Amino acid sequence: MDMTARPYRSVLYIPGSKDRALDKARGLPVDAIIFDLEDAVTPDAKVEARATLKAALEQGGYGNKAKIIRINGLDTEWGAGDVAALKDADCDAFLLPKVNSAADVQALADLLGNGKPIWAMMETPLGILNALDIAAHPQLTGFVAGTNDLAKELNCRFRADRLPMQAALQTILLAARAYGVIAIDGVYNQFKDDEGLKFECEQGRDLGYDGKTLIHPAQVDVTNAAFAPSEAEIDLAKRQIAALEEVEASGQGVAVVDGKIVENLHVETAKKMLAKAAAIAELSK
Ligand SMILES: CC(C)(COP(=O)(O)OP(=O)(O)OC[C@H]1O[C@@H](n2cnc3c(N)ncnc32)[C@H](O)[C@@H]1OP(=O)(O)O)[C@@H](O)C(=O)NCCC(=O)NCCSC(=O)C[C@H](O)C(=O)O
Ligand SMILES: [Mg+2]
Repeated sequence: MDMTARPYRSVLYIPGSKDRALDKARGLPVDAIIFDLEDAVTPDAKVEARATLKAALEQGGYGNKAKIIRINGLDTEWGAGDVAALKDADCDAFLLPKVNSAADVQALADLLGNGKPIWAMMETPLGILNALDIAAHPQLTGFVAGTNDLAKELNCRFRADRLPMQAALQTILLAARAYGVIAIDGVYNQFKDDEGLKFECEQGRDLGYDGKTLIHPAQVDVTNAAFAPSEAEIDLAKRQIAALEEVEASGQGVAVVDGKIVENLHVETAKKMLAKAAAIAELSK
């Protein structure tokens, strides 16, 4: 499946060192997995995690989920070794943490040497301020908001409405959309709080994000539902398309549905929504 057309509603982090979680993820209905070698793996387990992850990927069983490997930063003692060990692994992209500039992306591209897609963690003030340059890198296809690191760097408080994060979240999204890059929202840390998760998912979707990163299987269903077109949205999209076709047949360019105007641009959005619903249905086969 084309990486940019596929759904990315739920993107689950799995510690690359944990066999049980690596196995469990095979059966979870997530759209994508981030196999993590960075923060989810303790320093003393990092070297061994490469072999554990490599074996899990060789064994396979992850179906049509997108597979993304998050390596350690290239400025750490593990980054280059992660790339050497896994650059030929069966995955769809490599995710680089704490990206500050397009040069960081290029450094990974040079080490990989195989043209594999690269995703960037957007979680430092410099990274956010350089988002447009980073998004423009030819090998860059995905952004992941790192809201925990961002909160740490900004010295801001966690709030349910994420007010202190809005400038960064919108900058990430703007840069992503300017260059056709996938944009995935940050994690919700209270993994047993479904209501709070739902609220944050809705906010991410309202902003325009493609999906959300998750830390626990209990977060999958809420997230998949929040980032999928609802029945009501699908119904409205179909009615908008039909209404514009009808008025166009009589030489007009504007229809009215549920008291709101519908023009060609709304129909483009409606068609995109139907295509997304179809892609989700295809993925869950
Ligand atoms: C948060 C956890 C440590 C909780 O683990 P645990 O106590 O083991 O949870 P449960 O007992 O409820 O687990 C039930 C079963 O589910 C499996 N499991 C748990 N988590 C995952 C997972 N992420 N993927 C796959 N499977 C998972 C358990 O193995 C149990 O399975 P079974 O026994 O067979 O029933 C734990 O969830 C966890 O470690 N989560 C991942 C944390 C993580 O990845 N952190 C790093 C990413 S977040 C980040 O870095 C964001 C960013 O960079 C930023 O700055 O914001
Ligand atoms: Mg982080």
